[in-house]
Amino acid sequence: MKLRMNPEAKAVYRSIRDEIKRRLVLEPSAAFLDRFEPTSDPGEITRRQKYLRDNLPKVRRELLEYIPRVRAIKLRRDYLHDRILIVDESEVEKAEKLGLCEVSSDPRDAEGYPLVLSTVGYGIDVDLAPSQIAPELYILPLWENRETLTALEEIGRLTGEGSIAGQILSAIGDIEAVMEKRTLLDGLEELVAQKERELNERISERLEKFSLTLSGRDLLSFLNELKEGNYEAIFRHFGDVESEIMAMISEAEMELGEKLGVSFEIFSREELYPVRAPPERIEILREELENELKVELYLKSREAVEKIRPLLPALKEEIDRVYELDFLRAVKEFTEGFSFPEMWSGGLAFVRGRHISINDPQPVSYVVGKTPHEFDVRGANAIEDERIVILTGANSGGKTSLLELITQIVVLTHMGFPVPAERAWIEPLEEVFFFRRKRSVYGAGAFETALRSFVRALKGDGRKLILIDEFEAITEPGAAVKIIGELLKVANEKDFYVVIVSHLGEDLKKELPFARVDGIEAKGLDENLNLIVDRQPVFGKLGRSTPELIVERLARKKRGTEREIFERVLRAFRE
Ligand SMILES: Nc1ncnc2c1ncn2[C@@H]1O[C@H](COP(=O)(O)OP(=O)(O)OP(=O)(O)O)[C@@H](O)[C@H]1O
Repeated sequence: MKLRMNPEAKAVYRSIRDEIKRRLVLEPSAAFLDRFEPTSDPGEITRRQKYLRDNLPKVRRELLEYIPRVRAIKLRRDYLHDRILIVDESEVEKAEKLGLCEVSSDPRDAEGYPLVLSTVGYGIDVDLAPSQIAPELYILPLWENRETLTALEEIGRLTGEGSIAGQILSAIGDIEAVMEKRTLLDGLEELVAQKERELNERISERLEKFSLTLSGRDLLSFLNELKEGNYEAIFRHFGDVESEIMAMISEAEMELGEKLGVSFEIFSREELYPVRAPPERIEILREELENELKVELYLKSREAVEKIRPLLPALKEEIDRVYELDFLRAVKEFTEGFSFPEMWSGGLAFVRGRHISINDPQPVSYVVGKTPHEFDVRGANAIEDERIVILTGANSGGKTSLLELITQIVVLTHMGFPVPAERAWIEPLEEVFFFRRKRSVYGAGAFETALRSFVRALKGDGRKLILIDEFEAITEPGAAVKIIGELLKVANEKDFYVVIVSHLGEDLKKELPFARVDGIEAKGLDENLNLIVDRQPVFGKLGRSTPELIVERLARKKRGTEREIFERVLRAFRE
């Protein structure tokens, strides 16, 4: 059973929801908010309260560091073009249905595929299972989401609930070497070009040294040998340099090969300086390496997937739990300093309630209907468990804000949440109405609309709370007393709870002996004649209006005839 709310009460609910939503860091966590729509079922409220009481203490502030790092891990479905699956004629259809790669019953079709898998012994042996045919589709998304897994591990540690993410991480750790090679392969051209530059620099240094050593004594013996036609010695001289260069090239190739895990000749030997790596050789190398890596990645993934597959359901649960923790953390932050209301019957009451959108508000205590024993608030002895309350008082005294606060506390209670008050006792209700003052609309239209919704609120039975902000603002005071008076009698007969803001407190009180009139009063005026307001209504006492306070202040300040006149005006107020 949902708590029924009129549009303005709903708006209060929505703004509370938004406040919590704003604090969520992961989008899917918002789904949890939907489970906390205001309910009129007392049992459900109690269940939610218990859930929050049990779980809110578990969310620690440190979680905020890890929750944002969690992402949903989606295992992809993909068609892999690098492999072919050779199966028996009878299995072709079933294998094709998997939609993972090319399927054939003819081994000759395997030509040109780096990966040949087979259920009938023509390649790497596999069963007709996605985890064997395309294990990379499981492993790569996990590899790409290592950060999520690390975060899950931390979260499991912080909550004490543990995590299987560590096991997954160590299983996918086996593909690290392959993935590193893949990265290297992406930068293969640059890698080779750099080696080429280094190599040519070394060779040119060597050649310079050679030309230097040639000048001097070497040059003389060189010329001698030339004169004697001793060409062999000359070639030996050059040959030494040539084989040195050859050694340098091989060394560079070895270094490259070590990085890439293969041995190959990539620099041309035809022309020794400058040394070059022909693009077609780089291309061949790339293709070879790619194919090797594909096989290696496949084999490693296949090993890892065996260990990981049984852990996947738990992984999903863990991620869902993080959304829940995100939700709980947001609720905890929003309800910092709040307390759980007690389920009550016969009324609503709270001690030191704090309006959630006023900055550093003055706490206000209030009661409508039956007063709990523990409600020991100053002036509470004037309360006689009235269900109908007329709230009066100074302009800008905080009357509207109090109606909002009541709505906030009531809505939060029905959501199962803690409320912004030190203590609260709330009867689970079926319906909440909040009628705001319509400031700028005048005329019969507005009056008719307001009257109609007021009467609609009174229709039917059930546990209802009706909050009305200054109904008389849209009609004449005389008529307002009659209308409001009669409608409040109806509300009283039906045992509804009503708080109505009105400046007609005195007249209404005469009409409605069962109602209580509370007043928000100014404590005085500050140096600028601004009111210093005590936001806490005085129970059972009409609130003085602002003009009266100003007259009083002037009467006290002035002297002589002026003062006499002010005092006379003031007396008129008091009669
Ligand atoms: N408990 C409170 N603590 C601090 N400031 C408050 C509190 N309640 C209300 N205020 C502030 O006082 C101002 C007037 O409040 P509000 O509009 O509720 O008064 P009002 O009595 O309904 O005024 P009006 O007579 O004009 O309708 C607002 O700026 C509001 O933020």
